[in-house]
Amino acid sequence: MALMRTMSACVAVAEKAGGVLRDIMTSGNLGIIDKGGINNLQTLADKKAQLLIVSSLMKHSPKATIIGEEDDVDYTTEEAKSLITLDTSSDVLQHSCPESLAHINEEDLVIWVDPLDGTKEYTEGRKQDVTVLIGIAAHGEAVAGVIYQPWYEVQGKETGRTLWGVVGLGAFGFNRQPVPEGRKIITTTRSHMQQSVQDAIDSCKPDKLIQIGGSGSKCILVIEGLADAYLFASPGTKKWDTCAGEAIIKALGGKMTDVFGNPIHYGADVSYPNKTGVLAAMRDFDFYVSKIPANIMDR
Ligand SMILES: Nc1ncnc2c1ncn2[C@@H]1O[C@H](COP(=O)(O)O)[C@@H](O)[C@H]1OP(=O)(O)O
Ligand SMILES: [Mg+2]
Ligand SMILES: [Mg+2]
Ligand SMILES: [Mg+2]
Repeated sequence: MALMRTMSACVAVAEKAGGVLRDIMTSGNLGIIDKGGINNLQTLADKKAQLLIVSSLMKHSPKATIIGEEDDVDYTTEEAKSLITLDTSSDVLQHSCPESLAHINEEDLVIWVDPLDGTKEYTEGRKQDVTVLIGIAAHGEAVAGVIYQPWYEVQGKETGRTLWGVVGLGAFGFNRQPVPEGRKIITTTRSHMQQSVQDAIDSCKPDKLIQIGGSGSKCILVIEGLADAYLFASPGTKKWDTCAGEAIIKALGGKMTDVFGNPIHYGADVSYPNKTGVLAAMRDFDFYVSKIPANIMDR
């Protein structure tokens, strides 16, 4: 039951953090900082949303390990205290924990927090690419996750939406399209394109390529059946970019690994970068793995 309890808080705080992203966007004062590297930005929204998420989860689930993307956030301030919320999601709590995860204790949980995924796109006003990601791992595996999309539109209104899932239980908050047999639509980066990424895609000979920002937004395309695979043959993403999406995709019967089909480990002591890239698909997973050249990341 510890997992569902913590998950219910993750869903509630992801939604609250989405409100922070909307408010800061509306204020027009993003406070953009370059963290160094390729398109590696931070804004006031990344920091404030992480402050809200992590200080709330530390209070709600104090025995869990919590790892957030931003490393310059001070949780001891008055601002941190004022942002703490102990809200939980009744949508989550109405489900029982799947039998396979019922033995997991709070201290077994590692929570990967990306307070704002798609920061580059956030700074450019590409709001549809932006998500809040909270993934939960136990014994090194992604087991539960929430993706909150603050600017998701319903009938022309930016109401936002929450996608969440638990492995062994299922996933909720979206509509999966019927997908034609054999279709190969690939989604990949728009702001971190490079030769290895292009070469891997070319080897798969896709019917179509969708380039959008953010790891969460690409997972959503796969989840909803608007893309067949998320392929990024390059380092760049980190564990907080993939844990939530992997859990939801797995909960639906799909798979996420590195580009060679090796599992991504999410234990508390792993190194953060996904050095050998990302591959996710709901079906034909082995086809994509079989097309990736063995030396793709050495180019
Ligand atoms: N080279 C990189 N440096 C920093 N972050 C990266 C890099 N490549 C990918 N990311 C992170 O992975 C996400 C998905 O990448 P892409 O949009 O290129 O497919 C990005 O939005 C960014 O997350 P974040 O915005 O949370 O920093
Ligand atoms: Mg970042
Ligand atoms: Mg990210
Ligand atoms: Mg981020």
